[in-house]
Amino acid sequence: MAPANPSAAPSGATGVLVLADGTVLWGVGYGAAGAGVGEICFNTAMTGYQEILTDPSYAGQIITFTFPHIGNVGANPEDIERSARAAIGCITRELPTAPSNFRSVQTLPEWMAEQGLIGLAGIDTRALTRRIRDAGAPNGVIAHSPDGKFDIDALLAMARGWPGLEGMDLAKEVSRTDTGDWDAGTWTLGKGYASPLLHAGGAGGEPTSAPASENMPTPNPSREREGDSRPHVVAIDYGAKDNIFRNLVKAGARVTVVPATATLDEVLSHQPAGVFLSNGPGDPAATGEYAVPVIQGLLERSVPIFGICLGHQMLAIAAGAKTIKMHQGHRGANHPVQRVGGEFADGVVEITSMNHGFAVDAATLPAGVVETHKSLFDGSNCGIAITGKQAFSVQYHPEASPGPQDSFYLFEKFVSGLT
Ligand SMILES: NC(=O)CC[C@H](N)C(=O)O
Repeated sequence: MAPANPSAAPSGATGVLVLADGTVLWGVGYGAAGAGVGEICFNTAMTGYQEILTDPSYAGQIITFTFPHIGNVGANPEDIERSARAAIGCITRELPTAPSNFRSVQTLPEWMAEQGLIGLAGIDTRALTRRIRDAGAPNGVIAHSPDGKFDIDALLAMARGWPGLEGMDLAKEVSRTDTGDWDAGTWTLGKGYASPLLHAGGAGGEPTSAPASENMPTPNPSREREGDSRPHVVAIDYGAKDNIFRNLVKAGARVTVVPATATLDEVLSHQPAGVFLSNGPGDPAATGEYAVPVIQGLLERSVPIFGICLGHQMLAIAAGAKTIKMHQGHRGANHPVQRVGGEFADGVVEITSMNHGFAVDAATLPAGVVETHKSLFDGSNCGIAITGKQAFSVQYHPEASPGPQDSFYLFEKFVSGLT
């Protein structure tokens, strides 16, 4: 790692990474111009960069891709998880080359510029990743300035002034603020996203080519629901990836999305057959003020619950467990997880998609909460179930997007258990 070098940009440098410890790494900027501060994390997925960059769980984070050729299949309007910007941007080894893919309509830098995402190429991402592995995830700033002018002192002050993700509540910043019905199912080649409302009463239906960003309908309480016999899932949006809602629809649910700050009364007013707790950014321990009382109220009333990632962490906290900040986090599309307990004690290994920097401390799980899944990388907790209730959650991302679809059974298990 280069020593601190707060001097003028070397010739040709239009981007820079400034870490809070004073390290300055010069590179070539792309995408949006500007500067953004956050935690530097790494993701080992080889594909799916658009889904990763639009996962709201990455709010407050700058993503280092360990795969060197990011951008080579361009960008399209469908492979996005949420249109609202959450991640700050990304760091790559190589500048994205000309895209080669039939679905591409834009280059990655063009799309990132539109999304307000900053890119930085020409960084030794292997060295940066090893540094994160050895010393933990640092705070830093990435900056892109097409004229090559940077105020390194100001960027360093920005990196040092950022308080860090620990203790930070970001879920309510990225959550939707309105309530609405979610209609779209999962995507298929040549057909786009399935829209089950065209066949009320069953999942699947005629496809629509509407991009993901248009799939969140406006509130429409008077929508015709007669004849719609699907179990009603109320999904609390802490910063959800849209593919979770699509998978709930695919599994046969009717889905209503409510904001992160919805009260217990608001959630119950929809008469949910089950409640889904979404993924999201920030420190779960700092998200408790509004989330925990709602989840505890649902548990008291034995409302069926399914949680993913931040939703998993919030269910564990509501049940009395604690979460911890991980040294380097888990972010990638090939993490092995074993089913080890409760209803999931068959020892089967799933290959999963992951994105988390906090984890449930299994040692703090109270009586009545069973560990159901475990990471085969480091033994950390990857799933829990509440004994005697239809309430379970996983740390990883069974909706994939990107990643393997080994874990779709969790959506089926949740939805088929609802009446
Ligand atoms: N994807 C998520 O929901 C992430 C949860 C939490 N923000 C973490 O980093 O652990």
